[in-house]
Amino acid sequence: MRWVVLDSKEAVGIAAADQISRLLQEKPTCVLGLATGGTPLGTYRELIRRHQTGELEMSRVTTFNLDEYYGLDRDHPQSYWQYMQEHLFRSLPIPEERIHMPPGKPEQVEASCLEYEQEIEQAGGIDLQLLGIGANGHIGFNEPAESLQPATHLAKLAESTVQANARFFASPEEVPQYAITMGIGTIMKAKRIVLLATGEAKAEILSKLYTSPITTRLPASMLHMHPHVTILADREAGSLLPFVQEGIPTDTLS
Ligand SMILES: O=P(O)(O)OC[C@H]1O[C@](O)(CO)[C@@H](O)[C@@H]1O
Repeated sequence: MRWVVLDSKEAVGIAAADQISRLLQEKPTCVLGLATGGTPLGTYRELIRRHQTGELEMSRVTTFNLDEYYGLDRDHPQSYWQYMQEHLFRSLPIPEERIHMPPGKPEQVEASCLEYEQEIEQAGGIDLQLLGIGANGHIGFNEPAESLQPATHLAKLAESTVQANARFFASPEEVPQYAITMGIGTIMKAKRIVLLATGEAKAEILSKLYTSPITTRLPASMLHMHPHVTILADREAGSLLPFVQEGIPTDTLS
């Protein structure tokens, strides 16, 4: 796991966009795994800026999103489909048939989850998966539990996640209790993973992740087993990391 602590959340967005840009140069038809939530917004802004200035060509990529609330129609203002349209897709020339989101209202949940896994496989697997991290250590909606699901599945949100995501809804009662999410195995199959963490609210979980043994009680700790993970944190999220506290310079991105 490569840990990089940068000065600001803007720098995190730029560094993540750099990782994606580099991959796009190597492989213009790459498959990106995308995340929602507050954290990747800076990355998406930077990708759009690069597209608008002609620095980045994204018309040949394929995308798969990590998760979608269960029970929300696509056109619900808080669906992750809407989030992705608003913050990324409507500003980029990616053809709709190459954009994939777990269905929010599938008629048959198990069959839809299986189909999502098959679509990822048919696309050749995910080249780079962008992740955020929940304050409880979740990745996607894989919440801390006694066991974790390997593949895309219907997941119950932890109460703390419902509370954390209530900021996007009119009231906590409106936050869906379930979501369809890639499983830990789906995430671990990505060739590279870039996990972003910004703000003070993520400082504690990042320091736990740094020293944590691999445990289903901290789902992000599974990433310790992945060979190509980069953690990009801003100064606030990285503030409790032991090497930052000891003043040891962090890795720099080449
Ligand atoms: O970036 P935020 O809003 O802190 O959310 C953290 C993570 O939790 C989720 O909301 C659940 O998957 C992700 O979308 C996000 O990566």
